Amino acid sequence: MLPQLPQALLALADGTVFRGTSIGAAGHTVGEVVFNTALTGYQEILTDPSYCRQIVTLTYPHIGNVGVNPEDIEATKVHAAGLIIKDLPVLESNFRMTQTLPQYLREQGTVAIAGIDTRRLTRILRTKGAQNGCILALPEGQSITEAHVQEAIAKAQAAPSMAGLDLAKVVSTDGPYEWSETEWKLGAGYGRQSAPRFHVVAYDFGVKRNILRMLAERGCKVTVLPATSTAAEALKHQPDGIFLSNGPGDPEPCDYAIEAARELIEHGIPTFGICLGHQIMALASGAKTFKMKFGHHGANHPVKDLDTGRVSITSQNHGFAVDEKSLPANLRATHVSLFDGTLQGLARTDRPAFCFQGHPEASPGPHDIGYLFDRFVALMENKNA
Ligand SMILES: NC(=O)CC[C@H](N)C(=O)O
Repeated sequence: MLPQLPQALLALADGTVFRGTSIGAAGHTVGEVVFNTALTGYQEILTDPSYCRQIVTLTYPHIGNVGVNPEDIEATKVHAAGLIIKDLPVLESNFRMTQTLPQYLREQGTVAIAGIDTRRLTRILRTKGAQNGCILALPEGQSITEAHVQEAIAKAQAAPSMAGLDLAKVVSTDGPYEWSETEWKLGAGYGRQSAPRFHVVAYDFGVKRNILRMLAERGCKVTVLPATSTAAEALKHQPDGIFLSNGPGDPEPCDYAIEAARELIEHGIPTFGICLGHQIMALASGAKTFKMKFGHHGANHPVKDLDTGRVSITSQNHGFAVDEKSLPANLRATHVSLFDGTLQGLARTDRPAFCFQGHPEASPGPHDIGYLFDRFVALMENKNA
């Protein structure tokens, strides 16, 4: 007989309730409920710091079939506030697996629900927009009561809105550190960068490890700094380039980061921003950002490079975007989303600085747009020429 899983429920702020089973820690969690359409990479998604305070529902129906391993993580812990899936397979198998998904979720204290109609949930989020929710996961043997339902709805309604939240500070590193690990290769695992050609200072607003690996892979020694580091602190390291990382929350309240980015870009040092870093570079250049209806979260988003006409299938995870109408004269659009026409890439016309809204480190996701990392290296090469 199959084991009976404890009961759980998901309540949305609009009062919609889904009943399912608990596959993670017992207890409750609140956050903005978003849907991600990636077919693979649930471990990378769970550990992406950009998901801090967001509950992720995966639209792919079978999640957990390859278990979990200690390598496919993008940060030291799970950052997503919770997980919602349809089916948890009864048997998992992979040669790299060391744990099952439920074991990992329980160890990480992550509240998660399975067995709900994720298509219905996704349609609600698409129609009404992302909204706050609460997962209530009961301990074994307890049954959901009307009081539980009302408690979960009240908790969802009381959760703070994502707009206006500065979360980069919350997930950033406490102190500087050096990064030299290169990309994972089948049979060899991760490597080490031992003969760097460039020194990059990376602002950690919630950086994903594969970004740092892709920089190291391309010959960069990377010094990672806390989100609140000033431009002067960054320049003390005499970097060849500045990297502005992805991260959670609303970019607008990150005034300290916007100020540092403004000074560094003005200074003329090659700068590359990803996702939150893209939004911060745009704000530092005088553009504006806005909150999207349900954002972009997936690994199948077509993006057009306006300079070459080339279309890349990209990985995405963002709920805010740069307003195209707000671009100042020295900031030009380089990429657009072919799903909804929103801005995906920008470049300064007067400084060696550019940025991308999606996740070119593709962890998880297709590697089509990895060429942006080569573009950053080329900028640093030109500067040293
Ligand atoms: N992945 C990211 O860096 C996300 C940026 C920002 N938190 C957003 O939701 O738009």
